[in-house]
Amino acid sequence: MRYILSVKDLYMDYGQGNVLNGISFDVEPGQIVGYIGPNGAGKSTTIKIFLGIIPNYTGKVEIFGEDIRNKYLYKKRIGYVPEIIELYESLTAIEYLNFVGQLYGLSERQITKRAMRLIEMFDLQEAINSRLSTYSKGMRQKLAIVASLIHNPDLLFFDEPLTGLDANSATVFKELMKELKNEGKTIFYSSHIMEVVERVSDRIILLSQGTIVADGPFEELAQKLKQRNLEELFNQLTGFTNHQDIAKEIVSIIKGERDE
Ligand SMILES: Nc1ncnc2c1ncn2[C@@H]1O[C@H](COP(=O)(O)OP(=O)(O)OP(=O)(O)O)[C@@H](O)[C@H]1O
Repeated sequence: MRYILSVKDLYMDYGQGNVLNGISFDVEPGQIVGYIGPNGAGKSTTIKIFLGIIPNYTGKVEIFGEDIRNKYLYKKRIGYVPEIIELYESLTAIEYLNFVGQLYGLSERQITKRAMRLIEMFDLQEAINSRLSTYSKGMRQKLAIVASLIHNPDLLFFDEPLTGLDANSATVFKELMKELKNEGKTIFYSSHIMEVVERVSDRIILLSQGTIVADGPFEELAQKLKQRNLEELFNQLTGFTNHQDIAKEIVSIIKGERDE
């Protein structure tokens, strides 16, 4: 198997026109791919198709060398941190991880050992028996990260994984991505935090209005487009140049200069 993830002519329409307009790319094992694009570009939709949550797409997606349509087993080898985390509010953290671990086919002993240690690593040990309804945003995020990793997956999909994490935890998470990559894991990472994407990704895929407008290592894209950082590159490729005018206009509105 040359590619761990292979996407060919992927289209998605929720009923109001194409959200994905025929995207194609292949990912080799052991890469960190930064998947970026403006709000509404179609990033989460793409990831949900990969996870088998959205079935009514057209095109072909292969994961671990197999077409994912109507397949389930591949899901045991992937981990996912969603953009919006919905946990089972009435469960405690340990109950939740037991539930997730069982879905992945781990033994009770494996789950308990891994869950306890992972929870400590993310400094959640004091809340291990608290119901998830009492968890803060950052605590939920940490638990979602633990749940995505507990079964030692080969392919990880992270959709805004740093949301709500404090600076220390974010640093741990960035290091963790490097370690996972060293272990040969593949990471498909969607985020709006350009500095982090630029730093951690081996390759950037930029999606705009459901179409891939750039695909390659950051250095290569930056050289080609004569930009110094990913934020500028993003602005250029998405045709966004009026940020100063917008900021000035906002200030002008709140000062009442547009009240008339
Ligand atoms: N369940 C749905 N039903 C109808 N339209 C949807 C649904 N989910 C997403 N969309 C639409 O599809 C488009 C792409 O949404 P998507 O969430 O994939 O974008 P995104 O790139 O992840 O955006 P963001 O950066 O804001 O998270 C948007 O126009 C959105 O309104």
